[in-house]
Amino acid sequence: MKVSNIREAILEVKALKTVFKDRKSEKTIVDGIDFEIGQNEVVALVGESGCGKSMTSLSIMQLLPGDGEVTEGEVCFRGRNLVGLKNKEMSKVRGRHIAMIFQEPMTSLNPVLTIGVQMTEAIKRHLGHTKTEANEIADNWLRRVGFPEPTRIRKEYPHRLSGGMRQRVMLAMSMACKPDLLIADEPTTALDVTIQAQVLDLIRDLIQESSMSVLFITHDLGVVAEMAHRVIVMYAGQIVETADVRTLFTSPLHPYTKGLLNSTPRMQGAIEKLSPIPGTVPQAGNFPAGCRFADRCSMATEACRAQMPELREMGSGHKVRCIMV
Ligand SMILES: Nc1ncnc2c1ncn2[C@@H]1O[C@H](COP(=O)(O)OP(=O)(O)OP(=O)(O)O)[C@@H](O)[C@H]1O
Repeated sequence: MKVSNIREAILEVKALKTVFKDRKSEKTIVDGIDFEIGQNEVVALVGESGCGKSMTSLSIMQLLPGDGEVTEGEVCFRGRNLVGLKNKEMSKVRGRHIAMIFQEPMTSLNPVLTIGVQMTEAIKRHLGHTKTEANEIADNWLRRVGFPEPTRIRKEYPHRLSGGMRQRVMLAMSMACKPDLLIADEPTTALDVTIQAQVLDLIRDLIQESSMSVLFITHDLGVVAEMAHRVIVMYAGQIVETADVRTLFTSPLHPYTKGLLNSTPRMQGAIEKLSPIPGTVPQAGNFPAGCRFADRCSMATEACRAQMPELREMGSGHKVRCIMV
């Protein structure tokens, strides 16, 4: 997507630390991350499975599973820290100001209620509309996401729809309350390739038509190139590189980012050999003391293993956590 001038930050994540605790152990899943999302900006959060992307988004939404807790840092939405907010207060923010769509829409759809009931409930609760108005808004949004007969879709139960239809319903439901920020966590990963492309096109159109900001979580760099203004690369619970999308693709600095790019097929150009990154992401609770990528990095030296590298500013918002650059 075209890079826009970055405007006022609507979300500021400051030194966020998320921990899973049980009686026997304590694991730090998100380890002191800082980032901002500007008005109308699309920020992609990328990294391999298990890097902590989903836990970052669930920490923002205050929707961490049972043993998870934000132990340090702040999540400021329009200047207000959401960490520790009472559930009643937080539920006014969720859906209305920050909406989230997941890889599997059934996570957020109630299987025993019709699409119409779920959509209109949210519209009535968050925007204070009457039932008739809410039905009309729901129909308009369902039409917008590609259902020519919205009234029929409203009467359906979620399980009667295909995965792609459910994801479009979720988008309509999220958009109907006009959120300021949409968090999309791998929204197309579970869909067939052709349906993936349709849903991505739709999300891109909706972003361009509205003034909302988006945190787009994906492991697919092809999707990042199409959707995002700025990219945050996460590895083992930390940010290892961040830059605007063009800089990240043309001048990546961190060996992990380079590895991700080398293992991603390009859509244009000569057929090239793809080289997957050797090894696997270290498990939370078992991170090495120095650079967490060192064991998979061909450039690593003793110095890399001795001390955790800082995230350093390299100019124009390009930051990298590596002592070798
Ligand atoms: N309920 C849980 N209890 C303890 N640890 C968990 C729990 N859920 C996730 N984790 C751990 O948190 C770490 C980060 O997981 P997370 O789901 O955020 O990764 P991710 O980057 O989003 O990966 P994916 O793309 O597979 O969703 C992983 O090491 C995972 O094992």
